[in-house]
Order: sequence, then C-alpha cells, then structure tokens
Amino acid sequence: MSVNWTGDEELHHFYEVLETIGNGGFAKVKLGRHRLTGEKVAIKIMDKKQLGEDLPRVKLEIEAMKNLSHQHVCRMYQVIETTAKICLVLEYCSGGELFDYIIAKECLTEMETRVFFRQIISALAYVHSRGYAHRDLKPENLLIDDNHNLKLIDFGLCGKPKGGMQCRLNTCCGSPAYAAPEVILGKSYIGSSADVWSLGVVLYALLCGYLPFDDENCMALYKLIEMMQVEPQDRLTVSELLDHPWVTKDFNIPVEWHSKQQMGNIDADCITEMSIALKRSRETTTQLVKETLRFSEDDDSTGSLELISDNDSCTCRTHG
Ligand SMILES: COc1cc(O)cc(Nc2ccc(C(=O)Nc3ccc4c(c3)C[NH2+]CC4)cc2)c1
Repeated sequence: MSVNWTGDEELHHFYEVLETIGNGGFAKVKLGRHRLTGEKVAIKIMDKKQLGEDLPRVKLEIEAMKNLSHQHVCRMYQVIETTAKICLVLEYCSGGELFDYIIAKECLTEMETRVFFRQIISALAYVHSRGYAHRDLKPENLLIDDNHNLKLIDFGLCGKPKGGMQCRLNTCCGSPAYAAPEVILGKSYIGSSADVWSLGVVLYALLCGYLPFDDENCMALYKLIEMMQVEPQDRLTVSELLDHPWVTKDFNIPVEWHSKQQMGNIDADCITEMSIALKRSRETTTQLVKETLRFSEDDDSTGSLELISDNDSCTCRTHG
C-alpha cells in the first residue's frame, strides 16, 4: 500500500518536528522524533526558492549520502521533497558541534585530540575511497554523537571528480580559514590533498583552541605541520596519516577506516525483534519500515536495518 502524501503531511505523519538546533545559509536544522520508533533525528529543511542555483548541490549531496555509510559519517535516513521544500532526515548527534566543544573546553588534551583526529581521518579515508572529496572540513561540520564519537556532516560542497580522485577539481569552495592555498588561489587542485590541508587546520584548532592566523610565525609553523605544506605534492596523504607515528602513539595500531556498517537488505532478525517490541505482525512491521524508509523492490536502496532496543523503546537505524 503506498500513500500519496504531500511533503508536509509525510514529514509530520512520520515525525514530530521540534525546536531548531542549527541554522546555516539556506537551511534550518530542526530536532525531530520518529512517531513510530521514538528515535530522535535532525531534519535539515531547505526552501527551494532560497536555494536558487544551489539546488543542484543539494541533489549532489543526496546522491553522495546514498553512497556513504560509515561509523564516522552522519547518516541520512530519508529525503522528503515537496514543491517548495527539500527535507533531509539525518542522524541526530546529541553532543552538537565539535566547534562548540572546543570553545567550551578552550583546547583539548593531546590524547583527546588524537582520539578525535583518528576518527576524522577514518571518515576522510572512507569518503575518499568512495570517490568524494568533502571540501568543507571544519569543526562546525564535525558533530559529537551520544557515545562521544565524531560524525562528519554536510556534503553540500563535496566534489566527485569524473575520472576518479587523481583528477583535479576546479571549483573554489569551502571556508577560507580552512581552505588550501591552491584552492584560495583559484588553481585546479586534487580534492584529497585540499582536504588534508583542512585536516591540518582542524588539528591546530583542536590542540590550540584557536585558528592559525597568517603571520610569519604561523607560516613558519605551517612548514612544521606536514599536512600544511603549501605545495600539495609535499603534503602528507591520508593513507600516510593512517599509520603516522603521532596518530598511532598509545594506540599502536593504524587507523581502521573501512566501514563497519553493512550495506545490504532489511535484516529479518531486526524485523522480528521490532515486530515483538511494537506488538505488530512481521508483515505489517516490514511494510511499515519499507513505507517509512521508502524501500521498494525495484529501488536500488542498499540500506540495511539495525535494531537498537533501549528501555523497551525500539529504534531502527538504516545503513546506506
Ligand atoms: C550527512 O549529515 C548531514 C548533512 C547535512 O547536509 C547537514 C547535516 N546537518 C546536521 C546539523 C546538525 C545536526 C545535529 O544533530 N545538531 C545538534 C544536535 C544536538 C545539539 C545541537 C546541534 C546544538 N545544541 C546542543 C545539542 C545534525 C545534522 C548533517
């Protein structure tokens, strides 16, 4: 059974839409709660008129998010589109932005920085392996989840070179304070190298609690940070960072960057547990989940489901 919802009806049928938790440019992010599972979500609401010529970027991000499923990348659960709006239903990260966390703590210890930095490298190595450059890496685009782990968000500026990650990109984008010199200078650039420069600025911000400013002392410092070499070919690569001595210190193992989340079909055991928890038949539960997640037989969705039961409420998360 499929229902012809209007976008607003669909959004409010499946989700309670609560307070605003983030604002940025042409988008507002509101806290939402799934009416069936009780799970909190973040709903990024964009007005198509305000998007204007940026609308294709949103479609690019949605396409990217369909191909990304990783323990340190914020999940996109659902897209709800109306004539006037596009809503992305996203993973809710209760700890908020890493940016606010750094401000609140002034700066982080070397150990806490290393734990976070390993998670950021893990996410970046995975995103690059899927053929995408993020191009807007900064503490505002790293969220802290319920388990105090980082999740990379906002793929609205990501680039996917047609010929693969060795091919150059041309669009000058991202935040100036984190953008690589070659991007700032309007040159064509390798996306993964530009992301590594941003990674260097993020590391500086984590350890110092403020951004490097462009004075001669900082330029001298840049030369010490191997990720912030002005010439891209002199810069460390993500794969060199995975087992860099500073990154592996105290861990003694390289960063595990492969996804721990299977991209597959709906897990039968999950349906069984959900149907018991929800006191519904397996068939009804499967239909509800498919309807909620807009799965269909002919769809190429590769999402899989994981049941997280917590104090009798059951939460169903998708992967992929
Ligand atoms: C792929 O993930 C994306 C993609 C995208 O384009 C945008 C987002 N944006 C999000 C922004 C914020 C949150 C979020 O959970 N924010 C949040 C959560 C808790 C708190 C705050 C913000 C701020 N006050 C403290 C508590 C989630 C997604 C993701």
